[in-house]
Amino acid sequence: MSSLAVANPHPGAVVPAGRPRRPRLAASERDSISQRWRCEKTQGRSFGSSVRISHLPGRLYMDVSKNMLTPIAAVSVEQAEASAHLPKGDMWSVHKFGGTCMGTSQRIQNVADIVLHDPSERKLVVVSAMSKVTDMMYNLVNKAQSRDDSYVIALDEVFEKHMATAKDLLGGEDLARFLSQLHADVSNLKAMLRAIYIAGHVTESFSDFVVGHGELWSAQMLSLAIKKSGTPCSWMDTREVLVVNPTGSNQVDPDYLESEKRLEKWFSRQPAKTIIATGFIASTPENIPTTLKRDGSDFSAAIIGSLVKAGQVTIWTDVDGVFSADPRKVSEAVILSTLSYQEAWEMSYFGANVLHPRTIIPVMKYNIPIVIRNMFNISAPGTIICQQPANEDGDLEACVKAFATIDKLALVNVEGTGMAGVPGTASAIFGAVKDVGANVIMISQASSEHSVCFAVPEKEVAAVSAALHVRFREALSAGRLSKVEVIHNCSILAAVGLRMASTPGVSATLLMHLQRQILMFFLSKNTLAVGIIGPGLIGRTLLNQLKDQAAVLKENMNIDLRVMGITGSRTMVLSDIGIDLAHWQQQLKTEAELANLDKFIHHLSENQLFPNRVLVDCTADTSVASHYYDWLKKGIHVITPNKKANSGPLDRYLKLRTLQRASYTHYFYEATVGAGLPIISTLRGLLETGDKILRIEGIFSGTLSYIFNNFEGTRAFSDVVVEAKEAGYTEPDPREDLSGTDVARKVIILARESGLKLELSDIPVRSLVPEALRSCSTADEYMQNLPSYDQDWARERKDAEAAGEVLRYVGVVDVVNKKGQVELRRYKRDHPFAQLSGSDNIIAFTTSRYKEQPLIVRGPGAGAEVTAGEAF
Ligand SMILES: NC(=O)C1=CN([C@@H]2O[C@H](COP(=O)(O)OP(=O)(O)OC[C@H]3O[C@@H](n4cnc5c(N)ncnc54)[C@H](O)[C@@H]3O)[C@@H](O)[C@H]2O)C=CC1
Ligand SMILES: N[C@@H](CC=O)C(=O)O
Ligand code: NA
Repeated sequence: MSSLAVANPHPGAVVPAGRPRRPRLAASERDSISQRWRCEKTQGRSFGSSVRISHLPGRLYMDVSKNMLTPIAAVSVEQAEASAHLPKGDMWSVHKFGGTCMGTSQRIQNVADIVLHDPSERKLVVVSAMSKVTDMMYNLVNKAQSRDDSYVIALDEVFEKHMATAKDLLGGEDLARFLSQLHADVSNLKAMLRAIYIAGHVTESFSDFVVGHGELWSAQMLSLAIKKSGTPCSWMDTREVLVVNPTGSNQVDPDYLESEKRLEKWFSRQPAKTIIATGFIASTPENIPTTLKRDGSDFSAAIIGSLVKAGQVTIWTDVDGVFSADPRKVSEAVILSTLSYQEAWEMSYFGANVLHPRTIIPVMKYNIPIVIRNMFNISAPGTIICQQPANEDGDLEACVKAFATIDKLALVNVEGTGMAGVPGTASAIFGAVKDVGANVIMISQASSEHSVCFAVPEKEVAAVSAALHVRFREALSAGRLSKVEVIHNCSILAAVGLRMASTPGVSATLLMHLQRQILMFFLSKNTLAVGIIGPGLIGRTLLNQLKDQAAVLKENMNIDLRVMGITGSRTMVLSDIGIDLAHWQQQLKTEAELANLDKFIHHLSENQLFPNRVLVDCTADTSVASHYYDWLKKGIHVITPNKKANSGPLDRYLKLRTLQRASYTHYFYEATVGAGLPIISTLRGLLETGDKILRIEGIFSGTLSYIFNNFEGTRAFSDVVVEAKEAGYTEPDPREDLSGTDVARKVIILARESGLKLELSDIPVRSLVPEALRSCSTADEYMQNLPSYDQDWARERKDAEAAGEVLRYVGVVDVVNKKGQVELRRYKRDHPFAQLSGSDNIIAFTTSRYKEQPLIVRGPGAGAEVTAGEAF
């Protein structure tokens, strides 16, 4: 197999072939080039060698087979280029000109000129009917058969078309003879069509006989046009020579032996060296007229080429040769200079409009090269299809010559454990497919034999599926088959290249590029590649929220969110297309690699397929936060609930904010203060609308809020701390909360946001961590020792209670005096700060506009769901 076919359920993504485009030279460029050499060798035969010499009117074509440059003939540019590929010597040269090439009198004359300038000793030219004539002839038959008497007018049109063409092209005796023959044929046809009209029925042979007249007339006209120039030329009615057997399914098999005999007989009667033969038509062994069906004229040329053992068969058409991919789909497609028979065959099979595969079979037998050339651009060298092209460059990409696609396919997947090792399953499947007359394009069977998958045309799949459900009803209900599944809207993309099979690495390269191209095709500019750092409480809550929210984002906002990597402090998982968020925890256990932040960032930043990349830092780590600057610089957006960057050294903070303001990347950190509450956005809103911040005061710690809201004399202080930790309000190390540092960080973040240039150390803090516990090496050790201080806390609470007050831990940003502070205060029971519950934060903004009554934001200020929800 020389092609690799990939079923693509999403048509449209086509990969251009790796070959560079052959540069086209402008006329001036061509003349300034002193020499150009094209020499293709096949089986020792040299065909197509040319040397161009500059500063000469026209060009000289040289015979390089003698290793010397001997002029063959001085000819015009057009003549010379037209004959550039023609075999020299006593060999038949076979040409085929299709309907388009024979479309007008002028085009028929051009065909005559090309044939006349072919220096070959003997030439056999196969022609189609003039363009549109075959359709006109079928139309006549259909009209007559359906008793529509306008067939008479339609026949007149056919007559007029040929008469006008002949009058343009020919003159004198030749014209008179052709017109008298045309007249006689048309009279006969009129009688036949009348018979069809009366019967209201037509047989296939009758229809073939009528339709074949288009070729009879075009062949005669071309032969007379050639004769006009003084060259002896005969025309051949191939129904006298070509014998074929119908094989059903609209196909015929040539009878080569009988055809050869008849051809010899024909030659003995007609010794001309230039012969114009009718394409498309033939006879059955019983001499009943028939046709070679679709693309019949190419097939005629190939059969005749093999019968006369031609040196070359040239198929003239209206394109420069065979493209490496469909140029309508792939703008980078190039004309291929060579193709092997097998490659051409595969391309045709997979939908490229090259040659019908059956056209290749007859010539392949005798290694006769086929050349596809453009009759309207004879300077284009065309594509040579032969045994084994010699001019292959050795690189991997050149192994893949071309791409072809078949669209509008459906995949049928028949699956079940009961299939394995059961003889006859495949036969039963394809028997059912055959019974509905569907055409199977490609088949694959899992090596485990658990499934058979095949492609059929989309329009045939409903019948196939129904037939399979009927055929396997019992097996499906017994569970031996699990499903008969149809996947609609598929395409097959086939990479074609003879040397692919023997070159390692081709399919890997191909699939890699394919994956990229498909991704490129499908990734809209709204695709967001996300990296999550720190899948702890907030990180894993975020991942779970994304699992549910990704589909909503896609549906409502056209945002295609993919988590490309998750890294903890020990392990990480990376993905090229997005991690399955239903199983990320499992993957982090079983498919993870050692965590490596550099590799993680590289994976995200170097993936050019994703235009938007974002890192979410869900750690409390200072070293992770120290990378934000670099990430923003790389164009990666940063989102974080981690307070370390914004409350770290002032100079680094200012540098980071300056970069972020100047760049197009986003840096979101709303969750660093008040978790999900809109604190930073409210502050920004006030500043951006010209308000002046005077003071920000409030309860900024969810943990400490929870603790003092619940420490009411029924439970020990240490028990309430444990509850806050278990509720997920505390920092990874709860001492950050109880020491007041976490609140101090929030004060710093808001102070800086308000324009104050303060360091963390500028904030006086009343720590609630007893002196003796500050040196505990771990958070656990601290928690274990905490009960020893419960008595002290009970006393402090009772003192406040006796005064009708409660304890509250507050932070203050005093913008007017450019300072901050964090302390434990006592408030009267009716104070708003005394009214809180749970992990509530309350933040009061006193500003120029909100002077009498501050603007207050209140609500839960810690906890996994609200924090993770804010992160996105
Ligand atoms: N819990 C809450 O209510 C809120 C938390 N935050 C912030 O969210 C962040 C995360 O908090 P939690 O999830 O509660 O903490 P956590 O301790 O449950 O999770 C942190 C995760 O980060 C990982 N990690 C630590 N260093 C790392 C590194 N260098 N590379 C990769 N992974 C690393 C840890 O292994 C852990 O899995 C903290 O910065 C915290 O201040 C902010 C607002 C509210
Ligand atoms: N530990 C913090 C979490 C939010 O920042 C708190 O208790 O407020
Ligand atoms: Na917030």
